[in-house]
Amino acid sequence: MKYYAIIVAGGSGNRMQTETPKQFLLLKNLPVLMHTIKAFAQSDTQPKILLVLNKDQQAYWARLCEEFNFHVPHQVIDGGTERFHSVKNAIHAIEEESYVAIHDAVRPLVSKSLIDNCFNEAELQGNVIAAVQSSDSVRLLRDDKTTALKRDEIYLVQTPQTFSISILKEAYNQEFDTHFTDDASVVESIGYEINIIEGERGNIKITYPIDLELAELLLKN
Ligand SMILES: Nc1ccn([C@@H]2O[C@H](COP(=O)(O)OP(=O)(O)OP(=O)(O)O)[C@@H](O)[C@H]2O)c(=O)n1
Ligand SMILES: C[C@](O)(CO)[C@H](O)COP(=O)(O)O
Repeated sequence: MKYYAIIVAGGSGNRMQTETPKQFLLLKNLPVLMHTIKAFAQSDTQPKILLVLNKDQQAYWARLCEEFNFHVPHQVIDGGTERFHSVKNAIHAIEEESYVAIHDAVRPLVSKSLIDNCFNEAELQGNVIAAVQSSDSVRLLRDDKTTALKRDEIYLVQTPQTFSISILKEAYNQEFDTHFTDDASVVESIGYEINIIEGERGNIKITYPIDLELAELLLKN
């Protein structure tokens, strides 16, 4: 079987509010994105790596690779307007029967074992996504009123999100919908049931400045 990792790094990081997009910021002296790519390169599965980057940032990335002597093999794919379009561009580049893990570039702390478990489970079940249960109480806002939800029924979804390429091609053939906040929501919308695997509390998404500080603390030397 063939394996691919689509690492989506085509965003502009508005919530982070830094001039340099967050995927290129330094985390323990190495750009965030390089930590993420290394995690996949060190996994037992050894997927082919497709890196999705905004066209305007590809020359900058090439310079960073030289500066940091970064030689992990990867293919660069053009980013799209939304995360959905970035993923879709990468899916088009895959032509063989395979399992594909889609992962946010800005989740650099993902472990090798989570990556391998996701590939193994997807091969058994067709798809699997990493998620953790909420440790906070949660409330639903509707019509200006909030109501408590059953916490045990709430999962916080992470990446990797791993699927057979045939499911992905079918799902990403549809039009973009604003409810598509991840790959599981795209696949689910065409009728597939989504399987969950236990994620990692340390597999945080760098979204706000405090997340980068947390990642510095969590990253092992
Ligand atoms: N058009 C886009 C938008 C997002 N992403 C990627 O999807 C991941 C998750 O998105 P998010 O954290 O929202 O990143 P940004 O869109 O960059 O951040 P913001 O929403 O704050 O602007 C990131 O690795 C981001 O680079 C992408 O590849 N293409
Ligand atoms: C894919 C994701 O990381 C799963 O939690 C999340 O939905 C991405 O959301 P964002 O708003 O694009 O950061």
